[in-house]
Amino acid sequence: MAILSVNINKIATLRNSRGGNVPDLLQVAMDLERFGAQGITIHPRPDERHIKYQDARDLKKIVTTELNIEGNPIDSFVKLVDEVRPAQVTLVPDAPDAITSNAGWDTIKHADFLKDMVAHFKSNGIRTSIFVDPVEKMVEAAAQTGVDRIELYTEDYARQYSTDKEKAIAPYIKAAQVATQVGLGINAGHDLSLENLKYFSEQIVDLKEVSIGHALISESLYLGLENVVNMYKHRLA
Ligand SMILES: CC(=O)[C@@H](O)[C@H](O)COP(=O)(O)O
Ligand SMILES: NCC(=O)COP(=O)(O)O
Repeated sequence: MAILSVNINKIATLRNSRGGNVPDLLQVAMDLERFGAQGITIHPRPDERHIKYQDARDLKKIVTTELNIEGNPIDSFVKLVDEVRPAQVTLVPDAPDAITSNAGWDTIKHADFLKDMVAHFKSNGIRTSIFVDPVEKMVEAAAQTGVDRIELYTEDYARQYSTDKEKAIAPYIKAAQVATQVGLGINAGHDLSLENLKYFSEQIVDLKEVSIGHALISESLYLGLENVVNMYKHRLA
């Protein structure tokens, strides 16, 4: 069974919107683990619009499951990951001004760079993963870098799921088969949700980890609203 790593970027977004410490990111991470999360994922972006670099340092001290740090390996990110030494680093080729991650690596074009980065992080004892689209030749080239795992970028799957789930999953099944053949572990993430996760995990049999943030936090709001509104009403009664 794949493990669930909860991405807490959105908790940091909410906290930063008021400039204080509500919600408390570290407390949320600890509570998520208590509720059963098997990993905590963060994606510190260069502008620190949600996760701040200091959050990564603080989280390392309290996360007892697996800390997964995602990001584009620019110099400041590499230094941060070297210092924090998470269980896993996931390399993502996102531009600094990207609203969110929007593509996997071209592992053929960037083969030398990725090889260097993977060797660097592995020599520091950090498990490595490369974010890729579900394209067989990109998975094969990822394996050539020496990386431990790939993370399949699931936005296309999530978008197509409600109209044609067999068509949506097809490239992921092929990419996962190639990954298993070349000895890569398989992670997945982006826009996975309560609606589309079950089918994905049934179809991708060797799946090791999913990282989920946006939908999970949004669903938590919806599922918690009734309870909290009632609690406020009781305060007013
Ligand atoms: C790598 C990935 O798939 C992303 O989902 C990312 O970690 C989310 O980042 P944002 O929260 O900034 O959209
Ligand atoms: N790696 C994907 C991730 O951490 C969460 O992506 P999303 O669920 O916020 O789209």
